[in-house]
Amino acid sequence: MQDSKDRTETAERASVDGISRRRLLGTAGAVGAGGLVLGAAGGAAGYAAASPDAPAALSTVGSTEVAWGGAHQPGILQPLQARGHLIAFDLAPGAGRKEAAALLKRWSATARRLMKGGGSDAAVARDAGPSSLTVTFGFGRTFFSRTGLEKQRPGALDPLPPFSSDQVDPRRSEGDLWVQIGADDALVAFDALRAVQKDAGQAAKVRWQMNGFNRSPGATAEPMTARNLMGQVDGTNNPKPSEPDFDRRIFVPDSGADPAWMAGGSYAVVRRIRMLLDDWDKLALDAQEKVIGRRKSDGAPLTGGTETTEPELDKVGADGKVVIPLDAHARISRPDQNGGAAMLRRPFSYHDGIAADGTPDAGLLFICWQADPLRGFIPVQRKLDRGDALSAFIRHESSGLYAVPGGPGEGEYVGQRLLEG
Ligand SMILES: C=CC1=C(C)c2cc3[nH]c(cc4nc(cc5[nH]c(cc1n2)c(C)c5CCC(=O)O)C(CCC(=O)O)=C4C)c(C)c3C=C
Ligand SMILES: [Fe+2]
Repeated sequence: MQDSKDRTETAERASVDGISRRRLLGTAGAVGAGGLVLGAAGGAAGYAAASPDAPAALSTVGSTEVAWGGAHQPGILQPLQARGHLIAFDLAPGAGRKEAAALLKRWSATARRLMKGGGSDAAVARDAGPSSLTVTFGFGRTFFSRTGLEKQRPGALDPLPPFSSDQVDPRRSEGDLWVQIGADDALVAFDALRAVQKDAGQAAKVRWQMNGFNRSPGATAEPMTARNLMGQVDGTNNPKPSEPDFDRRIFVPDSGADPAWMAGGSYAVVRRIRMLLDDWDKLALDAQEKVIGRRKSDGAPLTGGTETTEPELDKVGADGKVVIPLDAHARISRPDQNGGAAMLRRPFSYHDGIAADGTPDAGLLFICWQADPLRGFIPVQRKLDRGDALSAFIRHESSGLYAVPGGPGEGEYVGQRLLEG
């Protein structure tokens, strides 16, 4: 979520670029830096759509195009999209570096083409605009031994430590290659998923696949930070691109990157986190709010103010206890409680029907981005694993860690500097 200064800056940028202001302020966990969103012909129409005689706002949703290439891959800095697909592949037996390079070339060409709109030859998305489609590619730890590229494997891909509360299914975890697809239209997202899978051909086999969603742009009259399936405002205290240390926290620096091919890249930690929603729903509102340390209605800290007000961590209530409990999720996950560790959270919710026990198979496809998991996810999850009030209501069911290289240069494919370096 943006603070008021960020909101003003974003709104100014929006009017310059002709992008719907609602769109930019709406679902953003983080708003892309200038130039990342290429244009939205229907921006003005989208803004006007609140009045009854205005054209439909959906033209704005369809016409927003995200740039391919640049310093970072798409799908990290853009606002959350309404639909998401995650898919992991293992290279086929006998496929090595050559086949992997050819696959990344195919995938890059497909992503570049589909992100412009119009869809693949399958015609599923033929009438649709780009719809904010992003396709993001990453390499898992096992990719490097399969391709003889061990010397190029980043130390940051060392396995995540085991956490005591993990109930991780290895068949739905890790993988040689990982692709994240996001779009504001379900058919556009599905079309891209199918195209990515077809491109894999004989070179790689699907290891696991998951589907997610977020609120649709334009769905609320007062857009605010996204909500998750527990009903909480989620994403408020994400690092913001306007902060001076944002790039250092989220992206591998251009100079001195180790390994060099990861310059401008980022590491994605992906956790499928089941929410025990029946248990959660039994909790009274004030108890739910104490679990997080923020109000459910508007995401403001329990010590008062608005969503963007700094929590008063030492404030004591009439009962003599700190107002924000010591085990509140939003207290113990803060950078200042974890040696400065920070990450950019950019999740999708998921719902895969009702489990055999009658409870919803639903939760969060938690995706967080950082320059180094040792200064991001790992220390924070260690802390949460030991004493997060939220732990009783969630279950980490799968896990992945991927090296996501920087955006491809002109004429380059994603990962070229690794595969041809
Ligand atoms: C290891 C990292 C984290 C996991 C796993 C995680 C799971 C998780 N979180 C929520 C809901 C909320 N989280 C919020 C804040 C927050 N969470 C993390 C990290 C993890 N969360 C961080 C770093 C922060 C920001 C802390 C800060 O700097 O203030 C919030 C509060 C609003 C916000 O800032 O986003 C909510 C709500 C769920 C439901 C969940 C697993 C399903
Ligand atoms: Fe959280």
